Amino acid sequence: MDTILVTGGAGYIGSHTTLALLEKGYRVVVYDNLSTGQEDAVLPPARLVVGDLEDTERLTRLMQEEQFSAVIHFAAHIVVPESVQQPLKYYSNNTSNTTNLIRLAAAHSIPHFVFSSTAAVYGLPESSPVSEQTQLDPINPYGRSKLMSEWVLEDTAAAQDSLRHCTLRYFNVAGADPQGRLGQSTPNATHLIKVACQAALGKREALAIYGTDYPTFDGTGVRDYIHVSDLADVHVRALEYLEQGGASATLNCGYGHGYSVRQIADTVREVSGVDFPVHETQRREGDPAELIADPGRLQTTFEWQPRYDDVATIVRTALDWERKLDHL
Ligand SMILES: NC(=O)c1ccc[n+]([C@@H]2O[C@H](COP(=O)([O-])OP(=O)(O)OC[C@H]3O[C@@H](n4cnc5c(N)ncnc54)[C@H](O)[C@@H]3O)[C@@H](O)[C@H]2O)c1
Ligand SMILES: O=c1ccn([C@@H]2O[C@H](COP(=O)(O)OP(=O)(O)O[C@H]3O[C@H](CO)[C@@H](O)[C@H](O)[C@H]3O)[C@@H](O)[C@H]2O)c(=O)[nH]1
Repeated sequence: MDTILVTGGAGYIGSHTTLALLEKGYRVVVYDNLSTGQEDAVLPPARLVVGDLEDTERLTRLMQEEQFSAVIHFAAHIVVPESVQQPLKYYSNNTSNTTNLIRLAAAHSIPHFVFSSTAAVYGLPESSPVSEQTQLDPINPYGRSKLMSEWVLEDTAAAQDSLRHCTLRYFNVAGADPQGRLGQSTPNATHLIKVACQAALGKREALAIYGTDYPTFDGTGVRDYIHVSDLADVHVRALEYLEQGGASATLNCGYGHGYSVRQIADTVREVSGVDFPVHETQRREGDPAELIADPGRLQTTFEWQPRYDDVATIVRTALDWERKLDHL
């Protein structure tokens, strides 16, 4: 069976994808420096190699040792405000290290590369939903560092017939494995659904709503939340698509509809049965009013249908994991 190199496979989305790959019978080697990832998120029989992307000698040895049929590249720094304060940290890890990884994959004739990109490459889009043709105009170093890597990958694949890629632009990823095996474990996470679940469980005093004066139906920010297990499945489909000879493609990953911050807070209240406190505060800098994917290309290219397109299911799985984290 094919062996896949998963960078960042000890992190939130990478660990769920590793599980989905194992369930499909792939062999998986995770390469992760455990900076935000957790060793126990790499479920057996995946092999964990603890190493940094910066260590190109280590990666070279690994590529010589294993016959990888694909790289799925998740490893990155992901905190937008931090990217504004420390841009070089983001350009080094997300652009420079990614460029080195693409160079090594090409040099070792690894034929397929799947890259974690983000809706942040669109910046503050003027229309909604957002298709892949929407203008690319990232407004922070995180989004720019990812867009530059998209271009490096696209240009390298265009110049080298033996390399094909899928670039996946994730919208808002949330939820946890419905069987409770994995979830989002990063301490100090800032993502809305995780924060709201923590407020419901008394791990935080309250949920702050960042802005109530957006031009949305209830004044709060609207996002397209995709369940992490659906997103993991998209990666498996991306590999199958490339294996079947599919052309390189860039695809938005979302469901095509959005929920406001207030709707998420209400859903967490309903699912948890806890009426936790909510404070309305000012907008967070750089937040667009609404970000909703046009998922048409994803659905037609991969013939893909989601399994967990239901906000209560997303919240329930996130809550279950948040409860379980206390006992791990
Ligand atoms: N979470 C989201 O909502 C979201 C949205 C859009 C895009 N993404 C992208 O998805 C990918 C995964 O995000 P996540 O939410 O799972 O984050 P995460 O922090 O949980 O996972 C990142 C993993 O990469 C590892 N890593 C980071 N730098 C490394 C390095 N130099 N060498 C080796 N390992 C390294 C970390 O230890 C961690 O395990 C990222 O590329 C991110 O930009 C995430
Ligand atoms: O405590 C909180 C946290 C968030 N929000 C709001 O909730 C929405 C979602 O915010 P968050 O969960 O922080 O996600 P985003 O800022 O939309 O960014 C996520 O989704 C992007 C793609 O859409 C990715 O690029 C980023 O990496 C990922 O963090 C936004 O309107 C926020 O203003 C709050 O009101 N209170």
